[in-house]
Amino acid sequence: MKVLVVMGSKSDSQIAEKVTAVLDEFGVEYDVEVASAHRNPKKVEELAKKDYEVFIAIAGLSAALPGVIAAHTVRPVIGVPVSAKLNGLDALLSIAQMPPGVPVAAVGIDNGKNAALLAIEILAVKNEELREKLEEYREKMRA
Ligand SMILES: Nc1c(C(=O)O)ncn1[C@@H]1O[C@H](COP(=O)(O)O)[C@@H](O)[C@H]1O
Repeated sequence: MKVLVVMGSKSDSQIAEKVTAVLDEFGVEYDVEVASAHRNPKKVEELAKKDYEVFIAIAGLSAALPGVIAAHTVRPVIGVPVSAKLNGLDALLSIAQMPPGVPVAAVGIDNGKNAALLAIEILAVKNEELREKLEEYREKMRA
């Protein structure tokens, strides 16, 4: 059970840290990579073809990265738009407006936390222990 957290640039690492903090909290295994679909498309293709269960792709500006990963895998891809310019609206729209047939789940701008939680919810469909941890997490929030 492994998640790939991939960011388009090292400059996105603050958002990647929000993701990994939650994955650590839930004890979910992950790898972290920097790979740009624009600058290094071959690396992105290679990563997308690896056997990860869920991909979390973090990108600002013209955020092709989540969509390009989705083009190479049928595993779920969660995109995190980063507010590099235009308060992140450019990246949000790039990630949300995928052509029909190749979906990417878009979380809110800079919302690495929700990307991690959504990845955990996907993994929890087949994992009772994770499901219980999610219930506890919600319970704490309610309190
Ligand atoms: N959106 C993408 C992609 C991509 O989608 O392939 N590659 C880099 N970027 C984004 O460019 C912004 C500026 O990157 P630099 O700081 O390296 O110039 C980052 O937010 C990155 O995610």
